[in-house]
Amino acid sequence: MVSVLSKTLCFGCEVQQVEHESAALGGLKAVFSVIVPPCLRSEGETITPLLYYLSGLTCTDQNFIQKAGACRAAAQHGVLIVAPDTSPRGAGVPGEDDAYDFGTGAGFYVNATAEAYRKHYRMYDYVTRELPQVVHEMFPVPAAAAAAAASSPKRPSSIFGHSMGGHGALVCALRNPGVYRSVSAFAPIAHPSACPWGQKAFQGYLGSVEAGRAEYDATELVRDAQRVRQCGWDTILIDQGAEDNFLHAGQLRPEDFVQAAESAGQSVTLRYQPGYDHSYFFIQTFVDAHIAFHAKRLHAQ
Ligand SMILES: N[C@@H](CCC(=O)N[C@@H](CS)C(=O)NCC(=O)O)C(=O)O
Repeated sequence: MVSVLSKTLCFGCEVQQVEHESAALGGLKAVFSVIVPPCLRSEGETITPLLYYLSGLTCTDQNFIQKAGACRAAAQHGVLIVAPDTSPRGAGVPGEDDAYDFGTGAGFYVNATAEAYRKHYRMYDYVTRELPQVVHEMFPVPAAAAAAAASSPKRPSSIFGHSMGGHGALVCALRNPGVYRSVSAFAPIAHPSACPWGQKAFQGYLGSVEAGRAEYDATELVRDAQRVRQCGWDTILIDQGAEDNFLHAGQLRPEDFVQAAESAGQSVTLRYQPGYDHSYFFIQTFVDAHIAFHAKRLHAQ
């Protein structure tokens, strides 16, 4: 059962905040937001595609909704955008609220295996399994469009994200070839097993950095030539602020990702944006370009 907590109009898009009980997160309430473009409200035979956005450390579903300014492009390109939270809330694990980069607000889009976290901290399953199902039930493909669709009557999907959410987007996409038509990221934590943020998360949620490197590290996943062939993306888009302090602190490591991707034959369009930092001012500046990037691939036949 889904309850709509709020509805607001922006550039013709209906912005809804939604709450539901999440099985993936061990029965806790989960909140996400959606940007519903005008075209979805009058769908005929054309299926409005779906774009997931994953946020970074300390964020809720609201940071992107309130600060990225994505509605104009969502309306223009006819894309339904879904922005989940970044962790379970209220799991009751001792110490989960103590640090900004672990626990609440920092789920890292993994399925935890460590005893204290494994019941609730399952953001990977939440994003890749449960959320798509909830969204599908909220916004079913109209019968006429489903009948006209040559293959699956599902909404074509793509995924993007920022920082920890950029890591999440790359990992969700790379682990599920054929599910996401395209992937892009703003300043992703691109090689988590080789940076302090990722090492802390993998150690805490999975028991070791090694376990994270094997399962949830985009740079390791993209090294696999067979995997990237199955994914079938012409390129992966990454925008990175050149004045991002986390880049200079070695937390992001986009070059490692590019090198690994190139060794597997996967093109990456990595753009350093001079003068930009890690904030939502940077995201707001380039969000239209990312939505256009995905829309082009989502609307292709
Ligand atoms: N609070 C942390 C930084 C956390 C941070 O920069 N979070 C980014 C994602 S990694 C963010 O989007 N913050 C929320 C916002 O800017 O609205 C610090 O002071 O070092």
